[in-house]
Amino acid sequence: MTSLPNPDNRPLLIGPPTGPETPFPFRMEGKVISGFGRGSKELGIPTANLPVDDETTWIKNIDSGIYFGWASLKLPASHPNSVLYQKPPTSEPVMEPVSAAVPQQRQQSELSAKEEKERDQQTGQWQIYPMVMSIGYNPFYKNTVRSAEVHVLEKFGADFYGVEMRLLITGFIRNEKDYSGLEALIADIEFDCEVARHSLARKGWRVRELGVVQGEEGGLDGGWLVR
Ligand SMILES: Cc1cc2nc3c(=O)[nH]c(=O)nc-3n(C[C@H](O)[C@H](O)[C@H](O)COP(=O)(O)O)c2cc1C
Ligand SMILES: Nc1ncnc2c1ncn2[C@@H]1O[C@H](COP(=O)(O)OP(=O)(O)O)[C@@H](O)[C@H]1O
Repeated sequence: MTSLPNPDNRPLLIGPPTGPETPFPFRMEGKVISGFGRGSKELGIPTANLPVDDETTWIKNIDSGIYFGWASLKLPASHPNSVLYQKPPTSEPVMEPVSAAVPQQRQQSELSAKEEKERDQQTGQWQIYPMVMSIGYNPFYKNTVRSAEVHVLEKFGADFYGVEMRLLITGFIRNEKDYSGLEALIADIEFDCEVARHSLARKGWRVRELGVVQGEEGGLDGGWLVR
């Protein structure tokens, strides 16, 4: 159970224990783009935006609102949350013979920024996380364009703009709302996060690719998230 305030007596679990119901799950993918810069700064809840384009046809017909499911990110090896990340060596001076240290320095600087980025993208690896997302016009901010914004339920050591993101959207939580103040919006989003965590923790909603239901029946096929 959660200890978060729940003034509207909202349910903590969405859908049956057996897994998502028709028409879910939906798939969406794209590279993370910038939004209006309010998620982190004003709300303390960063949201990664995906382009809402003509190729994502279902999104035009889907109700605006708050959804939950799984996100996968192809984090480059240079991202501190990547499983491939290697901490840069500390800046403490290392006693080495001059003849060995000089060629090593030259090798590092020979890689241009562009080459480093390309190398990073090649070594990127898909990593799966639970997520909550908002699709719509954010009535509190009165946006005039429809946006798709994802809050990943994980603490990241750095931004991931430009990184490829895939979504398996498993269910609908609630309609978008307007609020009399920022605190009420934040309280609702925090409760959405709890709803997603609790709902996705059930056997029929976990993704097999995370290895958590290996050897057990059930679980969602998240193969597309990591292919
Ligand atoms: C789970 C979740 C629920 C949200 N619910 C609402 C809502 O009910 N009403 C609203 O106006 N905005 C809602 N938002 C959108 C936030 O207002 C939005 O993330 C914020 O404006 C940051 O936008 P930006 O990333 O474009 O700067 C929600 C966002 C998330 C992630
Ligand atoms: N847990 C997280 N969920 C989503 N995005 C995150 C998270 N942690 C860090 N970020 C980064 O923060 C960015 C969003 O920050 P935000 O302040 O909402 O600005 P923007 O308006 O550009 O979306 C994302 O694009 C991503 O790079």
